Amino acid sequence: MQEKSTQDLERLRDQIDDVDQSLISLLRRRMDLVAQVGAVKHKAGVPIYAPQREASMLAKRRNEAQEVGISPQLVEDILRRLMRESYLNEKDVGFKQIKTDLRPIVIVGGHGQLGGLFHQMLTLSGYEVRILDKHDWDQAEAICDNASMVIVSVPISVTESVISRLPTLADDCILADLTSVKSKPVAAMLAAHKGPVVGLHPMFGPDVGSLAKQLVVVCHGRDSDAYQWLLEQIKIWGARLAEADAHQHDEAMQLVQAMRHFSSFVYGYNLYKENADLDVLLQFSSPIYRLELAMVGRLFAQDAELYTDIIFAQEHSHDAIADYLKRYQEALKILQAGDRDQFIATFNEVGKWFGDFAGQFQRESRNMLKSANDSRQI
Ligand SMILES: NC(=O)C1=CN([C@@H]2O[C@H](COP(=O)(O)OP(=O)(O)OC[C@H]3O[C@@H](n4cnc5c(N)ncnc54)[C@H](O)[C@@H]3O)[C@@H](O)[C@H]2O)C=CC1
Ligand SMILES: O=C(O)C(=O)Cc1ccc(O)cc1
Repeated sequence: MQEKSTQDLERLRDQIDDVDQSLISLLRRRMDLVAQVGAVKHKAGVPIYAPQREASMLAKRRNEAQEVGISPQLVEDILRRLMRESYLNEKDVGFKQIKTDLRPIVIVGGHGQLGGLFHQMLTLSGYEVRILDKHDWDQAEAICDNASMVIVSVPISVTESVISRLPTLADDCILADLTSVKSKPVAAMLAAHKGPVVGLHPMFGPDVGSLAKQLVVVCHGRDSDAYQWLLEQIKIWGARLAEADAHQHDEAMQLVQAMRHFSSFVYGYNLYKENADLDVLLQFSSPIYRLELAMVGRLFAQDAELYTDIIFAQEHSHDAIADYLKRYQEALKILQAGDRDQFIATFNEVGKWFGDFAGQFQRESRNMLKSANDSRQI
């Protein structure tokens, strides 16, 4: 490159560095302001996630971006990323305690992943939390004595037996659980306890960082007025609640969880059996394949017992998985017969069935693919 061009480039790069440094100062200022908002929200007991404020703020910024010739999507992406950071930081100021004057809360399995997360959230909100874990049963009476709420968060395979083993709880004590399946645990809680009962299913793992925008499914058991405060508290943490009948929930989980994890399991098992070279696959991956590998690899980074239990928990899941295998075989037959037309016809039939959702999923996945591509290192 000519000397003049090199100098020009250097000068422009210096200016970009200056702008980036100003951006860092602005980000610091924004984060300080957001922290003050967090403190005010905490005092007032306002949920950390305010969907309407978020939507109207984004709409305004998108318009302003457009006016000065910046991509509205770029500005939205940056702001969403900043808001995610703010939700994480809002944990540091704690959360408003919805129910004061509450007796202690016991988390059975509180040393585990999800129990640990709820322990943290409840403690941050000012509640006194005790733990009853697997080696504490000789002190179970003392730990549960005078409890206002007992939350069961133990592996699915022992949930019902743990519930039936609980000491007699006060009539006004709330009995809740966080299990990934709901019918059997809710029935076991109703049988074991006379007082308020609620089944909860947090639809997220313990590594979410913040509960903002996460979903918790609520299956009412008994005396919902008594645990309304708990649902309000979860909303203060930023989560959305979805009410469902326990059976309806479990039915949906056959596809959302059991089938999903089973097919990821088989996918990973196949890569292992084929002794696939993951480095090479990553090197040649399209963004969608990278996402697929991330989803499958993520499964194997987690607890084998949790996912085995989710897959094994409901007998009906076996039928859903067997049906899936049948479809696989049908599709394989079309492939082996070399029936290209049939394959295309089936493809279009399924596409038609997806209807507007297909376009919606394509738009949603576009951003994920861009992130997957951003994080490409090799
Ligand atoms: N980890 C996750 O991503 C999610 C888990 N869940 C549900 O949360 C529950 C707990 O799952 P994780 O926290 O992942 O499991 P985990 O294995 O991390 O924790 C389970 C805890 O229960 C304790 N425990 C085991 N047997 C016990 C017994 N007999 N008495 C008392 N404590 C006992 C363990 O020592 C451990 O501390 C499960 O029902 C699971 O379905 C729900 C949504 C997400
Ligand atoms: O983090 C992941 O990959 C999960 O799949 C988390 C998860 C695990 C179990 C549940 O019942 C709900 C959510």
